[in-house]
Parts: sequence; C-alpha cells; structure tokens
Amino acid sequence: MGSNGTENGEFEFASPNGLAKISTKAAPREVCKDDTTAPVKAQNVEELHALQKKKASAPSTPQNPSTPRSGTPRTYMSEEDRQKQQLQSISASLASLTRESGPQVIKGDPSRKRSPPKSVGPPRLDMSDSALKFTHVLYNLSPAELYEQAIKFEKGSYITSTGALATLSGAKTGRSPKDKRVVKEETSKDDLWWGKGSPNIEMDEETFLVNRERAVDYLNSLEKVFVNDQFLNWDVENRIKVRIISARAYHSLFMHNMCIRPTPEELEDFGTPDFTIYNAGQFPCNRYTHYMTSSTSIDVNLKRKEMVILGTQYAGEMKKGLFSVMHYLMPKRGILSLHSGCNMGKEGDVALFFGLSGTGKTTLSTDENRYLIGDDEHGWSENGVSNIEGGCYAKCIDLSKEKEPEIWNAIKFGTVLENVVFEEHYRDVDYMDKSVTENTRAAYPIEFIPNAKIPCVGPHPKNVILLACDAFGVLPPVSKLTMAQTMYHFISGYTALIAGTVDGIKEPTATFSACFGAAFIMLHPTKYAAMLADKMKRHGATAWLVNTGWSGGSYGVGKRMKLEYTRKIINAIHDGSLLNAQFEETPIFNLAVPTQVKGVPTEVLHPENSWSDKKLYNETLKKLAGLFQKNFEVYADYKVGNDSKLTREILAAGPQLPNTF
Ligand SMILES: Nc1ncnc2c1ncn2[C@@H]1O[C@H](COP(=O)(O)OP(=O)(O)O)[C@@H](O)[C@H]1O
Ligand SMILES: C=C(OP(=O)(O)O)C(=O)O
Ligand SMILES: [Ca+2]
Ligand SMILES: [Mn+2]
Repeated sequence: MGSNGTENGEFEFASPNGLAKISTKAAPREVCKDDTTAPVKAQNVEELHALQKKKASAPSTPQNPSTPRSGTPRTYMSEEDRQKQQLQSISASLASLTRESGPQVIKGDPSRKRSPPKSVGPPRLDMSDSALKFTHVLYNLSPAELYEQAIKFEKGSYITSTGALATLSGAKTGRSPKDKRVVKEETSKDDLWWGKGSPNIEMDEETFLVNRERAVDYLNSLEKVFVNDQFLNWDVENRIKVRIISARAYHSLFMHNMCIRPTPEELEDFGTPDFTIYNAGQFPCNRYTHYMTSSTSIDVNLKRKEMVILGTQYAGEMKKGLFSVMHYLMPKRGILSLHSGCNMGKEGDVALFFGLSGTGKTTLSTDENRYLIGDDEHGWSENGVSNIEGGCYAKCIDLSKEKEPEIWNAIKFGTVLENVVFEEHYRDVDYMDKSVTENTRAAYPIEFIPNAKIPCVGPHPKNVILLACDAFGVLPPVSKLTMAQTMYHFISGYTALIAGTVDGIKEPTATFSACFGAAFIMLHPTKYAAMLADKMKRHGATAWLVNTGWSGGSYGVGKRMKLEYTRKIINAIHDGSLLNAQFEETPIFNLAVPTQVKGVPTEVLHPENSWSDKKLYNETLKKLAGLFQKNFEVYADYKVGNDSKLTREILAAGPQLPNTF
C-alpha cells in the first residue's frame, strides 16, 4: 500500500507540497476488500490486552525428533494439581531448614495484580513474619518476559542495536575461584581431591547450612524470585535435572541460554531436581562465618545436591559451578568430563579443543565448515561425546564480524551481553571498549550458531587439540604429541596470559591448571588423565598441542598468532593432512613440529626462526621449561591408571633441560 493510502480511497493528502490537509471520502463498498480493517474482537481495552497474549508454552531447546524424551512416563493429572505440585516443589526448595516448612509461593509477576490464594490455615506458634508473606515465583520465563523484567527492574539493562540484552554483572566481572568451598562430608570426601593444588577448599556441613540459610532468607525476603528448571547433558541417559533459584532476570536468562531448555512436556514431568542452585549473589556472605575470607562464597554440597552463591553476581559462576558437579558425577559413571570445545566435520570426525580461559575453545570450535557440538563442557562416554550445556559463552573483547562472523551474528534478541559498552542512543556495541572489564561476554543458546549439531552429541573424537596461549612465544603453533606427551601436557594444563591491562609491558605469567580446568575438577587430576589415555587409546585419537598465543617474540615484542593461521592449522588437523606431514623435533620440549602447513609461513611454524633475538629465544624457552618442571613436581609421586610404564613415560615426556642449566 502506498504512503498516501489512496488505493482503498479512504483518504488522501489534499496538497503534497503545502500543508497536508486530509479529506476523507466514503469508500466504495466493492473496493474495500482489505480484511486488515476487520473490527477488533474486544469490547474494551482490558479485553483487548487480554487478547494480545496467547496461552503460554515453555520455550525449549530444539530436539531432534528421533531423540527420546527423558523423564518418567506421563500420568494423568489435572492442570490444577500439576501447578500445585510444582509450587509445592519450589516451596520445598526455598524452605528454611529451621523454621516453617516452606514459604508461601505464588506463580506470576507481582506487578500484575492478583489476589493471593486464600486459606493458608491458622497461624502457628513457630511461624515468623516471612511465613506470612508471599514470594512470587517467576518460573521458566521466556526470553521476552525476562527482557521485560530486566529492563523494568534491573539497573544497567538495555537492548542493544542488534537486540541483545546488555547487562552488568556488578562488582565481579569474572569468577572467584579462591572463594569456592566444597563441603567435606562422608558421601564424597574420600573421592575428592583435597590439599595443595586442589580447587576444593573445604567447608563443614554446619557452615554450609549457615550460608544456605542466609541465601534462602535473602531470596524469601524478596517480592519475587526466578526459578529455572532445566537439564544438563545431551546424553539423555545421563541427563541431570537442575533447578536455579535466583533474584535477577539476568541470571535467569543466562541459565535459560546456557542449560538445556526442557520441552513443555518435559517441564510438566520435571519432578524433583537432581541439583539446586541458590543464587543470592547480590547479598554478601557473613565474614564472621567460619571459612569465609571475603564477602563472596560459592559453596558446593554434593550430599545435599545444592550450591549456594553469595556475594557475586557474575553469572559464569553458576555454569562453572554445575560443571564442577558434573566433574564428580560423570566419572562415577565412567564418563570423562572435559573442559573443552567440540565440533564435528561433514564426515563425522570429531575434535576436542581443551584449553584454559581465553585460549580459543569457543572461537575455534565455532567453525563455519563444521558442526558445533559445544564450546566449553562435554562428557566422553562409551557412546561418544555429548555437550553438557545448551548454550555458548563467548568472549567479546575485540570481537569482529570479519574474523568471527558466527559469534557476531549470534548476538541478537535472546542473547545476554555482559559488561559491554555501547553508544547510548543507537546502542551499537563497541567491542573494543574495556571500560567495564576485559572479560566482556555473550551467552546465547547453541542453536543461534547456524551449524550447531542438534542434538549436541557426536561419535568418539578423532583429534584432541590442547590449546595454549603462550605469551612467552616459544611454543610452536602446532606439534603432534605422543600419548605420554599428551598426558604430560594435559596434567600440566599450561597457558600464559598477561598479568595486567595497565600500560607498560608486563611479563607474561605462566598458569598451570591441571586437566585444563583445575578450578572445576573434583577428583585428583591423574584420575581424569587415566580416563583420557584409556579412551584415546581405545578409540585411536591423535593429540596436538596448538599455541594460539605469541609469535615472533614474547608479549611486547611479538604478536598474537594470527587467527587466520591458527584456523589453517586446525583445518589441516581436521582434514588429516597434518597426520601425514613430515616432522622435526624441537630441542628441550621435544615436540614434533610439521615442516609445512598449507597457508602458514614456515618461519611461523618454527618459533626460533621468527624471533630476531635467538639468544633471548633460547633463554625464554629454558625459562618456560623450568616453570613446567617445577609445576610438575607434585605429580611425580602419582600413578596414572594401572599402567606404571605410562607413569614413567609421562615424567620423561616433559621438557628436558641440559644439566648445565
Ligand atoms: N590465533 C588465535 N586463536 C584463537 N583465538 C584467538 C587467536 N587470536 C586471537 N584470538 C582471540 O582470543 C580469544 C579466545 O577466546 P575464547 O575462544 O573465548 O577462549 P575460551 O573459550 O577457551 O575461553 C578470542 O577473543 C579470539 O578472538
Ligand atoms: C566461563 C568461563 O569459561 P571460558 O573462559 O573457559 O570460556 C570461565 O572460565 O569463567
Ligand atoms: Ca630430543
Ligand atoms: Mn569459552
């Protein structure tokens, strides 16, 4: 229809140049066939608004039609009974452990007037004020509803020009591993890794309850809480039901994106969760409480199947907290939990990408030529690999459309954008801006990546890629590893990042994080290493060490490896061409470096050739080797699996310094 609307003869502008006068004409009946003018089907405004919204259905992660649905077979229950059961379950989750049985919960937004259900019974003597008030439960809201909640009630929430929800995570813009506590209790204490190097800092059961009560009281004092009931693990037989109770729409949308979204039927039959998170992140822990060393505490209790978050609103804490839990539960079932990205080629060849934060798991597993299985957390079972999550969590700093188009395009309606800076009027995000933090992030459902493999499962891996971002710039961009070297580097979990972002050149700091995820593992690293060795051997996987860090010198002199080169290297691993390449062995680290990789300059392949100062190169190489050796000392007394030959070989597979050093 034209702008002046003359087609249906209803009105026209009298003079297009002068003042626009509108003259109306009666439309000839036979011409007016435009059914968009049909009368509204409401008698008044309230009715009209009621018509606007259709009966809700839960938003779910797309399932392959052939995927069996999990959960118990459905039994007939009236809608009313089902709702009642759901509310009882949520009320039980939120119950104080010392007072009344559970808070009075009602479903729905408190801002929409609705009278609370009557007949709560006569007040009991042990009842507190908190039992008299209602807590509104916003249960598995959709992204649109969560956007509205965030924008109305959470400062710092904005819609960006591409439709993402920009949020602020508050004072904490990254994880707080030093504030993580694990309850030492009889069901798990003998299995867990405690002591030096372990991420599991102990807490007793009583103190956990103190923090749990603090979180529960805080959540119940609010007018409303968000509850997400979702799944972890695409391997349906080993699926875990999780419930996340939080105070912010940001947290609810983040977990909606990051966990697997149940279908409406799965949600109806959800029942009791296998694990519950109480996220009271806006509320601090009490520093007078035993074991508390800051106002932040992230507490995991495997016996109670609960996690409490106090004093940090960084949403990544929830996803990585659940990952820790999976690092306990999965190995018990013979499934190796992996801090890795994972993708699959057209021929069904699967690759794993291990690496610490910022080394390239998300960037490199998101590949236009391959199916994305997941970017961060997987399980490797007898059936192959499966993603634990339903979404990705990409770093956004310096994100460009040219270099990472899939991630760029995933930042749209539904995506949570943490701590980014945007132009205030058009809301175009400036991904270069580090004003809030360098750790800017986007959390989006995995199906926002066009070539995501749904369901997110695949066969046994063919290639295992260990990523290191070596800011010393001495590790070759790619080398093929022997099984013993694979174990050595897997247990070492090396990367080197730059300490600060303040001006001036900073020394790279080496980080060693066992299994490329020491912050999340729960058992001794050698347990995971033995499982990896066993699975790799049985399924014939080849391992590679890929340096996505510096080239041509250390940080300050050299430059970050071109993403273009890393992608060429990764392609050559995927297509099998690198397996048949010729290799040269490097000094000290004894790494097998291919003499050629298509599309990568040969001097880049051999760091000693790309450094102008050869003496400095040799010194830096030796320095890094020394750091590796020092880190590995604690593992020298451990046995990996039952194969003591492998244990000896692993020790010998690390860097060897000449005695004169
Ligand atoms: N050669 C490279 N390989 C991989 N990533 C690179 C490279 N050069 C720069 N980068 C950047 O490094 C970051 C890697 O982060 P990411 O993939 O999110 O790591 P992880 O998922 O392992 O935490 C991205 O911002 C990416 O753009
Ligand atoms: C969310 C995280 O994952 P990664 O940086 O490995 O993507 C994290 O380590 O906080
Ligand atoms: Ca040698
Ligand atoms: Mn990542």
